[in-house]
Amino acid sequence: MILEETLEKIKKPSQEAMERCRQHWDSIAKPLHSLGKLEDALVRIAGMTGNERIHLDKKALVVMCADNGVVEEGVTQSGQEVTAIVSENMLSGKATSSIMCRSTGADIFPVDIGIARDTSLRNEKVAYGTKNMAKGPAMTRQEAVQAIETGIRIVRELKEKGYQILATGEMGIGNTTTSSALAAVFLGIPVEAVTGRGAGLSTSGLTKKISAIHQAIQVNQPDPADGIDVLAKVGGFDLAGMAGLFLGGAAEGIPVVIDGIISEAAALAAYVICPNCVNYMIASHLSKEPAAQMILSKLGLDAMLDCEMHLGEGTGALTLFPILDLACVVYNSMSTFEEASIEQYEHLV
Ligand SMILES: O=C(O)c1ccc[n+]([C@@H]2O[C@H](COP(=O)([O-])O)[C@@H](O)[C@H]2O)c1
Ligand SMILES: Cc1cc2nc[nH]c2cc1C
Repeated sequence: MILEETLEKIKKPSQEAMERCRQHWDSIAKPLHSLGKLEDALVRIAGMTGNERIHLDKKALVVMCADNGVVEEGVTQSGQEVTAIVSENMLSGKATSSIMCRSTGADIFPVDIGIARDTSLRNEKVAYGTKNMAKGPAMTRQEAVQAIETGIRIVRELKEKGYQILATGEMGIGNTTTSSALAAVFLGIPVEAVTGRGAGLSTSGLTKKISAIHQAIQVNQPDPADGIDVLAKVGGFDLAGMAGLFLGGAAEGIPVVIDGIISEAAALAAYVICPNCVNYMIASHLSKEPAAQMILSKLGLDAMLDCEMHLGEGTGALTLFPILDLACVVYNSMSTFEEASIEQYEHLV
């Protein structure tokens, strides 16, 4: 129900607001388009919100935290207990993401959407972890919809509280396995080409990871044209929840920043569910995982940063925030050619 009404609400961004934003950039006393992708990002944001007046003072990071049954297959270097420990550290301010949030002025919202034990996070638990996708579906279709709708509800709440931009993050041991499975299915690219070492996996572990993904696809036969089917069969609660963030952001007209490989895989699922939602996404950085560029190319998005980061938790998305703040301060406070009495030259093309 929430999902259907959300999909109906997703419209194309405002061309008029984008044009007004571009005109303002072009009137500022500096060489045309000299802030490159920073200018383009603000033009896209104007389209998303339908308003060329841009303020990104109130920022949030939503972190979807969940466990994955597929860890049974030995596809990770660390144990499942790390999911809960790092997620709790986000609340106590000790995780990388929470430290970066403090510095960038973003509020952090860690969500327990399916950690395998009870936690003190916001409780949106769909189940205590997914089932092992190498043996059968990770979750039911109904559970996938529940997780997607959780993401949508959270965006609505944050929009009501006045947040102007959202970063997506996740924490879940094993979630690069599910993300690679999504990439392989949606992109139709061999599993070997889209699978990496996640959080520091050994070479023997990588072989097991590739074979677990093959098995999961073989056993479940997900339908690449049905985003919810793929999320349910070979995804995770974190991925489905993040897909909900992207769909919710598109429906509410609020920019949602993509983080690393897990966030990208969720963005791809959201795109398969509703292609228009890609207009409301900003690609922050290029994760070091092999599927990263392949997914962004499919989405038609360009990563703003390439720092070889692959930490997750939303850290790449947060790294973009100070850069967007710089773009905003120039956009909002700099003199125009007219005010600075500088003659505007003809732009050479
Ligand atoms: O953001 C990325 O590109 C990224 C790449 C590799 C690993 N991670 C993080 O590491 C965890 C998943 O790694 P793994 O090996 O357990 O699948 C998960 O908690 C992610 O936040 C994140
Ligand atoms: C310590 C640790 C922190 C993380 N943050 C995101 N994924 C992670 C994986 C590990 C292992």
